[in-house]
Amino acid sequence: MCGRRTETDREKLEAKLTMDALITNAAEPGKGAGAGSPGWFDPHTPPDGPRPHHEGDGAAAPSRPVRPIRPVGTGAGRNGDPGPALPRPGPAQDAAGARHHPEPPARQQPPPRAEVRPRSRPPSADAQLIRRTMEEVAPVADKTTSYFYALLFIRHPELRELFPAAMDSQRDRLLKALLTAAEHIDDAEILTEYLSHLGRGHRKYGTRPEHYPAVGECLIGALTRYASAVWNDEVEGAWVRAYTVISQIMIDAAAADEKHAPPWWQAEVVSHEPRTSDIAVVSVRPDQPYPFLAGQYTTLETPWWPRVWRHYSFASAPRSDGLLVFHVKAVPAGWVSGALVHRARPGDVLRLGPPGGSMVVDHSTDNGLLCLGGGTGIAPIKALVEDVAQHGRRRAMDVFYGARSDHDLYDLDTLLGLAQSHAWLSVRPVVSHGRGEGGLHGPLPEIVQQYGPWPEYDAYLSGPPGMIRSGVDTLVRGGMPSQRIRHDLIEELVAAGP
Ligand SMILES: NC(=O)C1=CN([C@@H]2O[C@H](COP(=O)(O)OP(=O)(O)OC[C@H]3O[C@@H](n4cnc5c(N)ncnc54)[C@H](O)[C@@H]3O)[C@@H](O)[C@H]2O)C=CC1
Repeated sequence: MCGRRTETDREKLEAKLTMDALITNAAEPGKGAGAGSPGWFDPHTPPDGPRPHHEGDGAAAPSRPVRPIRPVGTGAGRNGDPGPALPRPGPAQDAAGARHHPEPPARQQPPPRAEVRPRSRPPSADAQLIRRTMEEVAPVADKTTSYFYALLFIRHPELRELFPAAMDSQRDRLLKALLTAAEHIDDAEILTEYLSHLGRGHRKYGTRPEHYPAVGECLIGALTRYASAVWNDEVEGAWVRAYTVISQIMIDAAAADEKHAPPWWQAEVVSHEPRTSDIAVVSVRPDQPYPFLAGQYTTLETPWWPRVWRHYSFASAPRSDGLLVFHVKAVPAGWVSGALVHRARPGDVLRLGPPGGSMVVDHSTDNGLLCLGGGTGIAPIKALVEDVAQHGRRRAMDVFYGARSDHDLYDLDTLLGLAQSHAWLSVRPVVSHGRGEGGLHGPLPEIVQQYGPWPEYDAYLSGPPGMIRSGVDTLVRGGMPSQRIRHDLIEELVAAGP
């Protein structure tokens, strides 16, 4: 375990930092999580409405307590008091710090919600200390990340195999996710949802409860060094408490998930259909049933890039034959997307993580559905169309399918076919660059606005982050309440990890 640093350790670390800098300069373009990605991740607050059936189950079984962490190079563990303002979604803790381990509750039981601190209330003392640390490390986030991994891999070389060979875009995910969680330490609801998903998703990496203290110690070791101007016992105590809560939620969620889901699914490619020079429709057959809802996404690993996972939305609603369909566009120098479009063939076996995402249809309302799908972002929109069709309720559904040119409307025929079969569905192609042949042309959000207002509609947006952001802005400016707008911004998913 991490103990006090020596001069020799420090020299080794500096050497490792140089090596890391050499291997971490080529983040996959378009994937946003590389060293150049903007700011700290701000988790998306999911809208109200039906949750995917697996969501919320995760934090329901407080079972495996995390060992207290001992920060690297500091008088570790000197602040055992968890503090009154922190959410404690894990096992109850008595005054002496001993944890009780009640039997896991039934699966349908809602996750234990910690005391929810209304956002209007001032941040807790710990949250203020954590924010102060984050402001301090923000300008040196890259160095903090490198140092964190150097500490982790030197002190715990056995953890190296959980990460991809080339760290590239992976490299700042873990730290970002930890810092995101720490930043939201006062908001138990967001924290529990975000971390439960993260904990479940970490099962596919082979993460075990005993890994958490190692990561926490090295996190605090890195912060000690790069937030030195604000670091003191009080700050360290706040981070130790926050990390203990964070890791406990993740461990509990993973333990609960173990009871009913595998850590990953193997899935064989059964068809591979090129649609353009850089887009393919790939169908896979999972080795065991894969439960998900239309509109959700998964993470996917190819055999050619082990431990490199990317997010892809399901392009169809759950099917009776159990097949899963993805629309993949090869982005320049994109490892996974390039392999899926140009290399994958029937018979290849991929791995899938668990499903996630909140862009699912609210079947409790008769509101219309306004859907904006940009580029391959049309994939989950098509799944939503199938979902509404399967439910048999005649709800108005207006799909605006955006692409740069006619040529890029690779799935238009399928959608127009669906519109011919279903009177409640309208599909409008919108081309942003050049004039479309008979279709609409201009920026997708503006065109949608021209067809508005949309008073009795819920909105679903899927596509490039810029399109989603401007789409949300335009709809809100046009009078749509933000809680009626659903999306899973891919940038956030990338930053969030699994
Ligand atoms: N669940 C989701 O949100 C999903 C998101 N995606 C993402 O969708 C993207 C698809 O990429 P491409 O096919 O290359 O799309 P693209 O770059 O060709 O753009 C598609 C459409 O979005 C519009 N658009 C792009 N940037 C915009 C901006 N800043 N403001 C307004 N409109 C904008 C374009 O004009 C075009 O109409 C990828 O980033 C992928 O990660 C893909 C599948 C699911």
